Amino acid sequence: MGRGRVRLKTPGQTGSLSALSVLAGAAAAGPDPWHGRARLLGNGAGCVSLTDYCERPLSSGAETMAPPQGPRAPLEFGGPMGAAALMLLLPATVFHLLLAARSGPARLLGPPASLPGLGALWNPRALLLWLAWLGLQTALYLLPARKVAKGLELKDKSRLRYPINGFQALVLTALLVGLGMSAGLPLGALPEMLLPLAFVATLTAFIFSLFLYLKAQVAPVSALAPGGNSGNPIYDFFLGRELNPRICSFDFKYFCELRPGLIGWVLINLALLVKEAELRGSPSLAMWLVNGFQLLYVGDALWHEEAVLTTMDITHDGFGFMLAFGDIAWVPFTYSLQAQFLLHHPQPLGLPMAAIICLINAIGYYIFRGANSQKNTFRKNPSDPRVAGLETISTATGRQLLVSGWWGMVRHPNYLGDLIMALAWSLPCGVSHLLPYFYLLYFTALLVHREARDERQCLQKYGLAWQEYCRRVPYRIMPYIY
Ligand SMILES: NC(=O)C1=CN([C@@H]2O[C@H](COP(=O)(O)OP(=O)(O)OC[C@H]3O[C@@H](n4cnc5c(N)ncnc54)[C@H](OP(=O)(O)O)[C@@H]3O)[C@@H](O)[C@H]2O)C=CC1
Ligand SMILES: CC(C)=CCC[C@@H](C)[C@H]1CC=C2C3=C(CC[C@@]21C)[C@@]1(C)CC[C@H](O)C(C)(C)[C@@H]1CC3
Repeated sequence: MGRGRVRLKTPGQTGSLSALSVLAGAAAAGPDPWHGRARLLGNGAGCVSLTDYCERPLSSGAETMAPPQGPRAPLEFGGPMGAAALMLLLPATVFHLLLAARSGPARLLGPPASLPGLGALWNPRALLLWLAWLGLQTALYLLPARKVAKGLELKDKSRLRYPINGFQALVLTALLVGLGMSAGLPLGALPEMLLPLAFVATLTAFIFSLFLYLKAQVAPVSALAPGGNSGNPIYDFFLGRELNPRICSFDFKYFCELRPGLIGWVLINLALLVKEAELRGSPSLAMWLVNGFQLLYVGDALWHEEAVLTTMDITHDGFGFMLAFGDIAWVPFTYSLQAQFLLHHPQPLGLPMAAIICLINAIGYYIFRGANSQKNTFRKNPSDPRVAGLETISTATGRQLLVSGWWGMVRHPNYLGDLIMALAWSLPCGVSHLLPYFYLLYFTALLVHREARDERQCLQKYGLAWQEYCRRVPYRIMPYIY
């Protein structure tokens, strides 16, 4: 393996930096960061730095097939203890939020007014409804797709194929629900079933994760994820061992990431709106706003479904309890918290304030969509006229990093837009309670943590070029603040 050179294109000059062996490894490895390992430390620009250039010889054919995570690889989320704690804490949080939203004081912190018995959690009708929902979304996933997209190249050089029919699934679900309602389907009864539904969703997540863990025992080594293969069963169960678990062409992770949870979230929101109309004659303005904003977010995700194929969830993380529970239980039951809160705690909202909140959501969406689309367009075709004029940094992998446009403002402009939208989703709930701001608080923590994980991966992928990017764009998410 020879030495690699990283070319750094800066405005008005084109220079090149000598890179050490880890970068040569990165160049040879292409988009797969796991062929070269480096020790990462913080530096003044808020960016991790490369101080130990190579801990082991780089990329050989045999290594590609070796287990991706050695016993000395650093564990995330506090290791097995952290994973075990999260597996208790996350479901407990879902139930706490569901109970708090319907309680009088609606306290985010502190114990709920009353604890539910098993009778309130277990309901066979909820189980049937949940299975019917999963069955419907599976059937819609299997319908012919307008397009079949290819994912990124895997370790064995293959590329998986994914149906692009998520938006079609959303529209067909809406049609079916509309038809059902006109035939007398009591959608307004759904809010009463949220607790038992969350219970069966959580049970499903545990059972499903066990299936995924066992399935990974017989998966080829090349199918395993970079993390989640520490040898500790608790940690690996939590993080997920297999990168893209499939049965035939049915991709479990891709399906769960965008279908039952995300579409379920807007269905729960709609049911809360219908229930509010039943109780108070018409839905409140605040409820309309929350429903509208979140429908836009989910519709956008499904419309740009192909973009999810390049997120770290699909390309890097294994599929285990964290994502399975996150996708099918956490998202629908906690992301609908604002609408749940509004049903039980109606909030007055005047038109001027509503207009300001709409503006905040529009600004957030503009940044979120602009940044995501700019990167996706650039990654698909850097010569596309919409991005061809942007400044870039070349990297040893042959890929380039954008250093102007949205990605020259902060290193994660899409997170900034997402956070601004999160604020707009909570504001219709007023400022009397902290509970509806849970999403904003949790999401800030999630994105700060995610950003740190992504930076580590980018440094491993791009080495000195990433350091140069951090120097040129010093702020991570919020200009001049963070
Ligand atoms: N609502 C929710 O619960 C959640 C929403 N999200 C949203 O999902 C979206 C995707 O997020 P996520 O997958 O975390 O990460 P990003 O979409 O931000 O992707 C990060 C990747 O982008 C590439 N990249 C980084 N900087 C540059 C640059 N300057 N030029 C070109 N490419 C660059 C790198 O990959 P490479 O170079 O390999 O292309 C990097 O690994 C975000 O909008 C986020 O807000 C995320 C988590 C939860
Ligand atoms: C606390 C806990 C259980 C964490 C698990 C995290 C998951 C809830 C999130 C990880 C990444 C996600 C993404 C979306 C939803 C939340 C999870 C699954 C997403 C589908 C939301 C819509 C966006 O437009 C998106 C497609 C970019 C996004 C992808 C990441």
